[in-house]
Amino acid sequence: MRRSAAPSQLQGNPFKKLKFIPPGRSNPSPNEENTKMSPDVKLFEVVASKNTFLQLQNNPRICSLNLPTEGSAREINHGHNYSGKHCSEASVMVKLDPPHTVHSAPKEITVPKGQEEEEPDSLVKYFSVVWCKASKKKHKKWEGDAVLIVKGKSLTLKDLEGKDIGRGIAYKFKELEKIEEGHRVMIGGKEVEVMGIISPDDFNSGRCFQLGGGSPAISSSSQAAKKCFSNPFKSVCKPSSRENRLNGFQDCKPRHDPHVPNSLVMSRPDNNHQWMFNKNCFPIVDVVIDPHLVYHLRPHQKEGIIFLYECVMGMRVNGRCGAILADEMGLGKTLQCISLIWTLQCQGPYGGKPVIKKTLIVTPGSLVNNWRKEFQKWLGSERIKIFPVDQDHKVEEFTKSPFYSVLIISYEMLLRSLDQIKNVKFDLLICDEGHRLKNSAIKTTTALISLSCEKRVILTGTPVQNDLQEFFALIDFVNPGILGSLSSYRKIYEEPIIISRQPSASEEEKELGEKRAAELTCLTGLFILRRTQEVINKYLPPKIENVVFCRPRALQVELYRKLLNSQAVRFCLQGLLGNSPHLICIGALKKLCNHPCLLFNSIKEKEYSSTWDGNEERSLYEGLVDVFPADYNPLMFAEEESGKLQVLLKLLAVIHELRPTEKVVLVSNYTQTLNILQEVCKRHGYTYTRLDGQTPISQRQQIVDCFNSKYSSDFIFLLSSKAGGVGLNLIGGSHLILYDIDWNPATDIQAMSRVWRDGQKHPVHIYRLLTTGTIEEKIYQRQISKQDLSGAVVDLTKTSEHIQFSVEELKNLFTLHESSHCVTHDLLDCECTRDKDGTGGSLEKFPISRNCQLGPHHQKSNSMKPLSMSQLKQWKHFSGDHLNLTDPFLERIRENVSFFFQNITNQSTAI
Ligand SMILES: Nc1ncnc2c1ncn2[C@@H]1O[C@H](COP(=O)(O)OP(=O)(O)OP(=O)(O)O)[C@@H](O)[C@H]1O
Ligand SMILES: [Mg+2]
Repeated sequence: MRRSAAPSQLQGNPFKKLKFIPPGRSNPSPNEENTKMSPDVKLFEVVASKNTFLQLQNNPRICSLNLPTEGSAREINHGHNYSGKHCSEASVMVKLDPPHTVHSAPKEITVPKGQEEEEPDSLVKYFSVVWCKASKKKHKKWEGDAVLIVKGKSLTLKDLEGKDIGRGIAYKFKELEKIEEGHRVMIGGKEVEVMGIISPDDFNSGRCFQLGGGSPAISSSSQAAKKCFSNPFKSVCKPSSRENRLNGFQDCKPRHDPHVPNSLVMSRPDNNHQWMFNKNCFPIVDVVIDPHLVYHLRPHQKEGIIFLYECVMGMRVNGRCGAILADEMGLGKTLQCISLIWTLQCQGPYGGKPVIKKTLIVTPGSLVNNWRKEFQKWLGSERIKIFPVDQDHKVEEFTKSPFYSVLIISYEMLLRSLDQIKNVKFDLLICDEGHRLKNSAIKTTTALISLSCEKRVILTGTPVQNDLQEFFALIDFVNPGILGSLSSYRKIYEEPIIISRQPSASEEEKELGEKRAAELTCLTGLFILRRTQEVINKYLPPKIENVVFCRPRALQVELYRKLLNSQAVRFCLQGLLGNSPHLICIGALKKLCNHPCLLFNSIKEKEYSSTWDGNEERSLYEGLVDVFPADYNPLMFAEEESGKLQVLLKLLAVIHELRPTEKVVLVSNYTQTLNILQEVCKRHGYTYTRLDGQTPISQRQQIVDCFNSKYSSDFIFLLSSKAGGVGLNLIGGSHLILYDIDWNPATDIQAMSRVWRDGQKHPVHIYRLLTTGTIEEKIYQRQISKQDLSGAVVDLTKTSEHIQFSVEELKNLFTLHESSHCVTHDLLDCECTRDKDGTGGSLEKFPISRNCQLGPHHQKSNSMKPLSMSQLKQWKHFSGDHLNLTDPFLERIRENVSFFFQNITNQSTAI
């Protein structure tokens, strides 16, 4: 039931509309306010509110977003009342006896034959209505707004959450055809009065539900809006105080000159905004971004700052102050936020008064110090006082000191210090890597909501639209209630959208689903901004990406065969075992690909462990130890036992030799593998540093800074993708080697984005190592297959445990292709396999360069999406024995490589 007294503004004629007043509430009397106003103020306000309303009505993009808040509703009434005409019309309408009442048709009513033909089933109409329980009382107590759907001879009544609350059939067609504003209809024990017509478009898009404002969250809308509406004119009307204020601000100037070339000036608030937020009638002052920052900003960042400013100021959606900045990785979301904070902390559109005092930035632990550094980088240490929480700097210090204006804290620490943080009034909340808030039930989300800070910004490089419920949680976090309650959102958006995407969906369902999806996008699009990496490509050096298929070594092949012949794998394929045994098998195969000694360690561990009771694992490892040499010592592992490790070593050697000043980021998903890689570094005298889950948070930034410094002597940065894949800047490295592959392409893409970002000076070389013919190739294929593209499983939290495998898929996973150079290439059905010369070399046939993985320019590309099969086909590709390898790095490793794919972005100065 609607709780606000707002009418459904866009249904029918808003000026004529009768307003639903919940029982027990009296009609607000805007006239009272009018009488208190001085005539000049009154005239100004009326014109302002009318103009804004008309503007919104005319602008299809905005109209759907002019969500009714208590304030906006009053604004419109206020406009009507000034003329006096519509108000009286409305009150007359309430009292008027409805001209026509349609009662539920008794079943026995028969319709003359001829008439039947005139009753097309296609009669579909929608009305906004109010309803109450059927009674004979003259003065009805209307209980709520609803939507009435007339279809053929039946009626359906839906509440504003989209739930059916009444149905009726076998009405007289002629009567239904005549229904119009003011008519009353009996339906399922309810009496309904028609308030207005809803256009099919408003129904199909779901807008009629939204605008009804039935959701509790909408009516409880923004506190700022409420505060302003509590008595917007009182203070304005005190002439003495107003004069004083005007005098005080007479020479109020923008902080920076808005007229100099290249100045970045924020949008001025419109009349509606002024009416809502400038109750003290301060003069309007231009808000101008500090030229010191503007000098560095990229065009997309300027746009982003304007976007963020408009969102948090409540200029984009009435009274809503949230935003999601979902730019792809490396686009400088941090700088955009820093610019916003710095601007709002010093300036404001009303009398130049700063909009915010305190800002809270919540971020993953490993990035707390990155934020500190970025503040320092862009603003120095004097302009703004920030307080990053770490071991030595406790929250209490911040709460006790008025000195600091920005608190930077990790999500974990936030939970621990919530009680103290609650004592501070924050005006702006920024949640970095905020996709973790996609679950509204988790503690972090509830903790942040409890801070009741209105201006909320989520930063994320991960697309947010993959899961409609998670999408709701993020939207509801930044702009609470804008999509109504979860249950109404499900009915109005999620269900029709999901139904429309099922193969069995009817045309009607498809159309409804598409319209609802479009409306959802339109509704949320005003406060979500996402730009792809393409916008900064031109500022970046070339990127040479290689997928390298490494031949497995003899020991690996033998162990691999044995694993595939184990009882555990056979049982898996027969679907005989419970307990996800396939995950154990997959894990063992992946370890083997990295290095056989990892498998050896697992076998030994299980042998000695007291939990060695799993039949599946025992049967998986049975007889494997015998394949290893009798005196096998995993600590003394031989490098030649792993195909990938051999390639890695040659690669490190050639980089070291040809580019002695350049550095390498070496990434693995596994700590045990990192241990091996670390050991290899030691053996070969390569200096290294390491960041994994065990690295204390307080040391992480220091490690990163040290590596990025040109004075650093570290050649290699060993990185656990799970611990440090997100948000880190590792521009000190210009070669990145992904030693193993993750099921989730997002993990790999995140890791690969650490080096090819703003500030990188050298051409970037990326090597993704895969063991030919093994499960690693299968995982890669899964990443790039169409199935994953459409399923869009591009979510960092999804791991292999979330993946369901059919027996058929498992059969494919558990197959070793020993004779192929590259199974992935075989699957592409590429022209070069039909070459007569049989070299497999296809350099001439394929574009030398494409616009990287992002797809053609004209498509709405998204580099967070994994590469597709067809895109891969367009990469340069060649077998290891190709004669003319021009890349000196590939040339050096070819001996152990069966196949390469290569793609170059920003080619001009490549290699
Ligand atoms: N206009 C600019 N000029 C030069 N360097 C910039 C600019 N904007 C951002 N950078 C630098 O680019 C790097 C990446 O920026 P940032 O960490 O903010 O990216 P992000 O969008 O947060 O990416 P992610 O999603 O990976 O966290 C940082 O080192 C930052 O200082
Ligand atoms: Mg970031």
